[in-house]
Amino acid sequence: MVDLLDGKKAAQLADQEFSQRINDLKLMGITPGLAVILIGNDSASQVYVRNKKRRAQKVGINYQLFHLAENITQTAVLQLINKLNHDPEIDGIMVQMPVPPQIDAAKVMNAIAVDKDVDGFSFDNIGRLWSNNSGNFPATPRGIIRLLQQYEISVAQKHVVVVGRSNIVGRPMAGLLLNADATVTMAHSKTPNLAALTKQADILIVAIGQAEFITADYVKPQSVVIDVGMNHDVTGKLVGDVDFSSVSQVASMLTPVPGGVGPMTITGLLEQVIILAEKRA
Ligand SMILES: Nc1nc(=O)c2c([nH]1)NC[C@@H]1CN(c3ccc(C(=O)N[C@@H](CCC(=O)O)C(=O)O)cc3)C=[N+]21
Repeated sequence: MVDLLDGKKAAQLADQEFSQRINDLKLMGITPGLAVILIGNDSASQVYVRNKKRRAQKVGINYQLFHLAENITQTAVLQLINKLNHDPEIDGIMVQMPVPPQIDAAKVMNAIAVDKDVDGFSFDNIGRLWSNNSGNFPATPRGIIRLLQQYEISVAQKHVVVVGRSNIVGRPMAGLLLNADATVTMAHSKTPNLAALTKQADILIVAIGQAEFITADYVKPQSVVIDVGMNHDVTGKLVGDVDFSSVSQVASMLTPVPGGVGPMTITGLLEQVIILAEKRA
């Protein structure tokens, strides 16, 4: 029988720790501040942003949402970021992805002050990650590392295969794993004979963006499988990149979707905001 890596439960545990840390900060007159910039009306983004707000407020973070119109100019976005960069109440700033086509995502990311770039998407923070220096690192990979820690699954000495090379998941995931002494293989949609490679993984992390793509024949028996996917199947149901029913016959541990990596992504974000506020103390 497969054991679930329960992200919802792990996130609740983390929230208890965060509430305590924020209480300690408040005794010193510090309230962690998070500014979320949401541009337009992407329906998935609205769900994620709503979940972030609920969790942030639950642990005592000052959460500020800036919901901008779909047709906002880049200049206006840069002006808002500049204002938030200088706001002493704000520890972290993030721009929810994806952004509309008139907005240059890289430009916007790099306009956020490096120390307030809570998503770690700026070139500075990417460089810090890949040179194993301290910095701000992306929420989803942070959350996955924390989920593994909470289940006492060590990545050191393990062969971890990451499927997917996005800037927000695959690449930073590989960097954090390397820094934690894992042996990392990166694969993606154009990797030939993908199953032969993924079958060698002690830990398989899948962020490829294709519904139920990873079936049992991609998975090494008794391995740990982390599903980062968020797709809607033909009936509209939320499914991951991993075929849960077949892979649960082979793997020893597996994350569900929903209730796996999603809640831990928010955990990764909240943790990074709190770390930044603790630097003010
Ligand atoms: N700048 C930026 N930073 C991000 O961290 C970022 C982003 N842009 N754009 C999109 C992705 C995706 N993401 C999720 C957050 C919460 C859930 C989440 O709460 N999931 C729940 C419920 C999902 C549902 O019901 O649809 C679950 O898996 O159980 C999922 C995905 C953050 N991202």
